[in-house]
Amino acid sequence: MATELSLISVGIVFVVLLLLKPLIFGQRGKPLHEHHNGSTSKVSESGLWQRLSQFLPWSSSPSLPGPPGFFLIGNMMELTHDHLPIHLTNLAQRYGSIYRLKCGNTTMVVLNSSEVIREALVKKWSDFAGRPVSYTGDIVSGGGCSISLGDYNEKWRAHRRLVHSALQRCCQKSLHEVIERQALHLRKVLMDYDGSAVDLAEDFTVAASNVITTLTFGKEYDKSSVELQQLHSCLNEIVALWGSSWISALDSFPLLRKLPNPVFSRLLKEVTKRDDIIREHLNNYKSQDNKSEDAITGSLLRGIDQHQNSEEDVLLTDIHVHMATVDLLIGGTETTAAWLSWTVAFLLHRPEVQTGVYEELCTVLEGRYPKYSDKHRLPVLCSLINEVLRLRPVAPLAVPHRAIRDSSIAGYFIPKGTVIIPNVFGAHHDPAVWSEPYSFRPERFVEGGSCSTRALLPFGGGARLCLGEAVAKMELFLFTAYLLRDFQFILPNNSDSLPDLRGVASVVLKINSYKPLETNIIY
Ligand code: HEM
Repeated sequence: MATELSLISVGIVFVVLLLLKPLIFGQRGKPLHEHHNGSTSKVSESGLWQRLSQFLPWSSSPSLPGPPGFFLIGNMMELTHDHLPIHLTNLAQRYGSIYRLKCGNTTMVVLNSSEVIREALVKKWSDFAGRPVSYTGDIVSGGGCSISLGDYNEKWRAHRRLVHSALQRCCQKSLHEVIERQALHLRKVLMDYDGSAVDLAEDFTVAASNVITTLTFGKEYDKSSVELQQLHSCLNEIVALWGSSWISALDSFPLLRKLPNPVFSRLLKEVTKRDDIIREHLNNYKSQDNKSEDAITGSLLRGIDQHQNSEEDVLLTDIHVHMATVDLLIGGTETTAAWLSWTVAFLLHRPEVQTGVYEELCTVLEGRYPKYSDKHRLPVLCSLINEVLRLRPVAPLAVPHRAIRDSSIAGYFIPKGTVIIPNVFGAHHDPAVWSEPYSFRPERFVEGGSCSTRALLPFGGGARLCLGEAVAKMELFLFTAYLLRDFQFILPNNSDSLPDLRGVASVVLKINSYKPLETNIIY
């Protein structure tokens, strides 16, 4: 605690110095906001008053609304709330579907309705396809070589294309089979619990992770595997540390990087550990005699060879295979696993929904196991999937985007470099679109219900659309169908407390630990 306090005080001194630099030297003003009528108001030459006033509590932009900021730190405190998606959604009630926050020298624009998110991410994708330039992002992404954190440029596009086609090829060949295998394995694990109340989070993580490791290197792990545990503990730690305000402060206040920061040191250690583990996996894959040629890793390595021999200007190397593996593991494990835990928790809250899905499965499948092609014949199951994606989008703030050129959203001028936060959680709770937005009502999506899926954006959109969307959709469908065909989830006898549905929000929105009882349904 003492270290943290001294770090804060020394940090503040540095931040003061940092902010005084532009005050003293001044900068040429830039057009800031476009009014609704499209005219552009120029900020005149920035003087001392202008610079100071943007941090004063009473000042807020006349056009783009937002909460008043504090001297020096701007709106930084808004970003330290324990459940940021809920807090940003509450701010939208006051400031509307688009507002700005300032943090150090960064301006962020928060988008809170599906209409404005679509405008930025889909309609104007080429203006907003960038990722924030980030010191800490560079460290976790191998110098910007990952797909998720790499900035938008020719090399990134070639990298994403390569991984996308490898993933697509692999999905067409074996995804269904790989998920079915993991779903059957999960079934066995649950059977073996034999009626005891258990937190299933870890089993869901192992199932989701095995789908990805089978697709990438043709390998699956047992829950007790030391290798698997090491990999997960390190990936989880990186995601959790990277989401902490101790780390994001380093991006907004560069001078803090000069100070000792134990959280940052831990992040560096975990990144080194992660890279050692992934390197070992890739080397093992390369040295196998009977390696799975269908695996994504093989496809990527071949793709990179072809790329290097082609006439293309951009050069992709082994680091891109390495970081793509990290992307798929991080993107594809905690998200799907968290979604499964949320689903079971919501079903405990409304057991009649579980009965409805079960009856539909019995009628349509007549005892057999489901296929993804049954999707259109199982509307009740699909409505459950959509409602959980709506209420608890597991990537609640997506991944921040960055304006790569001057543009506009909802008529507001957005200067190049602005960080865009798509508040998917907020859009999914928008009372203008969803009736009773906070209630779990899957029936809203069933035919004759009031809602369409158009306003759902759990996977983002545009150039940065979730790369694993197709994998995730098949997993959510098959895992849920297998689970609800064979098990009924109920509260343990001795516990009448339902799982808490608020959750813990970091990069991924997870539910707090709870222990349902799974009763086997014997066919
Ligand atoms: C329920 C499951 C999932 C959800 C809700 C989800 C959601 C998202 C969202 C919201 C984004 C950010 C989009 C943006 O920046 O606008 C994203 C990015 C990404 N996701 Fe997923 N995801 C899921 C599963 C997966 C899976 C299974 C994989 C891998 C197989 C994956 C890989 C990725 C990657 C690589 C990116 C970065 C894309 C880029 O920056 O171009 N995700 N995901």
